Amino acid sequence: MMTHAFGAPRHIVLVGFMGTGKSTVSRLLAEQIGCLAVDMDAEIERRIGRDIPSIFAQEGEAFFRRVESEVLAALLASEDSSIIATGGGAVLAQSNCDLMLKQGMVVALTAQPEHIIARVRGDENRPLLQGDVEERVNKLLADRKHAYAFAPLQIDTTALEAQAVADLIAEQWKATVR
Ligand SMILES: Nc1ncnc2c1ncn2[C@@H]1O[C@H](COP(=O)(O)OP(=O)(O)O)[C@@H](O)[C@H]1O
Ligand SMILES: O=C(O)C1=C[C@@H](OP(=O)(O)O)[C@@H](O)[C@H](O)C1
Ligand SMILES: [Mg+2]
Repeated sequence: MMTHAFGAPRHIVLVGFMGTGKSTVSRLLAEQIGCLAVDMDAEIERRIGRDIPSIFAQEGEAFFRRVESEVLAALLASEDSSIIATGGGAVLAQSNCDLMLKQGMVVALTAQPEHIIARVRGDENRPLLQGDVEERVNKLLADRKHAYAFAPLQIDTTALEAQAVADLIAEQWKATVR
């Protein structure tokens, strides 16, 4: 179990563009550290009772963003420590970033665009990447150029296995909560 020094962050929050490995790494980290991994997209799907593409198609992105912010606030307010895999757009609201920094150790995962494209190609669960995936990724990466820079810890996952990424974060976490 995780123990906490006074004032130490309660949660680990993973941010980053789609395909940087947030969901995958959160599960590996949870095993390693011995606490719960929560994937915000899965939590949103559970709450609304529909999958992410249906929520985008039927309710629109603005609705999804509202639920996303509510879910984030609820998770961060929990007394139980968790590893929170955010969705790539959760950082688009400044208030979300402020909350993450207040309640968690925020880690941004990055990867070279070609690697992101290879990792997400053919995945139908990301509504913002349907169509020409290369064009969509490059456009959104440009729009979000500075969106992940607020995280104090940045890890380039381009040449790292997901397990190696989890190892790096676990090491940092142990040093933080000691
Ligand atoms: N470090 C990594 N190296 C190579 N592939 C990875 C890595 N991390 C994740 N992946 C793969 O990339 C895809 C997207 O990973 P995912 O965890 O869903 O990313 P995110 O939650 O950031 O969108 C998955 O197929 C996953 O297995
Ligand atoms: O970047 C985004 O705006 C989104 C990222 C997705 O999560 P992943 O980053 O886990 O793919 C998911 O929340 C939704 O499709 C929107
Ligand atoms: Mg994910």
